[in-house]
Amino acid sequence: MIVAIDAGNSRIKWGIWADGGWGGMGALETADAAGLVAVASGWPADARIAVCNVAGEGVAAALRAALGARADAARWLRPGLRQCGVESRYLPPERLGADRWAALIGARARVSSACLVVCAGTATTIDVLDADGVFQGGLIVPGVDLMRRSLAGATALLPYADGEFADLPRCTQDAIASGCLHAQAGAVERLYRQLPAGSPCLLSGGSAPALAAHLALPVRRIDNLVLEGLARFAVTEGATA
Ligand SMILES: Nc1ncnc2c1ncn2[C@@H]1O[C@H](COP(=O)(O)OP(=O)(O)OP(=O)(O)O)[C@@H](O)[C@H]1O
Ligand SMILES: CC(C)(CO)[C@@H](O)C(=O)NCCC(=O)O
Ligand SMILES: [K+]
Repeated sequence: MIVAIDAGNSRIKWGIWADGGWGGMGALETADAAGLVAVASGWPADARIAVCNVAGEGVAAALRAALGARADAARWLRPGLRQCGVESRYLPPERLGADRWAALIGARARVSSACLVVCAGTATTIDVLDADGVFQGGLIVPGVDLMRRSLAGATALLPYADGEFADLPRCTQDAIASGCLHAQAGAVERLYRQLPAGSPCLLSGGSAPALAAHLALPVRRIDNLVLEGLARFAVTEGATA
């Protein structure tokens, strides 16, 4: 049994992997990381624990506190040159976000062709994996929600409000909502041009539902690609330990 934990900048997600599938999943706001203590007490005592954290040292400390005596045995995913069938061309490899590395590992476990790996969270990351499992590079873009917030925060006249998506928006709210989605979808579709025609685009993350409808690509929605990669990492570590 594996408990996989993905600590992102907005939310901390976890899943309990048993018998080849997810037995349970949950999430809390990263701002409420102290609440992990109560959550962790419900995790199976004999589970292997795999973690990736891109939310900083304070969240790492909250995670260690929540894991208590199990913290030392937990495996923290550290991006490197090569892992679980994925090879990195990032410079330096260890600077890559651990969640991106986990998503690439999860993607490679599902797809043996070239693919685009998109995680739409606080930031949107758009990463290219080739047919040999080599991570060739990728983009970091402000996430859908962060784009909208930054417009509201940096201008006098733009509200933070919901709008409808339109090809030619005719009001402020729709112009913002549509602009942010077009920007994300455009970045995804532009990077996709570097892949062989017909390659799948794996799409995950909290804002995936908002983005999916606007991508003119062969999209495969995966609920928790980062957690899948972490489970894969934990299984492989177990086999070689
Ligand atoms: N239920 C929901 N419906 C719509 N959007 C959501 C929902 N939950 C989260 N989001 C959006 O998803 C984003 C967070 O997604 P996710 O949890 O994948 O990011 P994260 O892992 O915390 O971020 P990162 O990895 O980029 O630091 C937020 O911007 C939020 O607006
Ligand atoms: C880009 C984010 C914020 C996405 O969660 C995360 O992967 C991160 O902090 N990455 C570190 C920098 C990098 O990947 O180059
Ligand atoms: K993430």
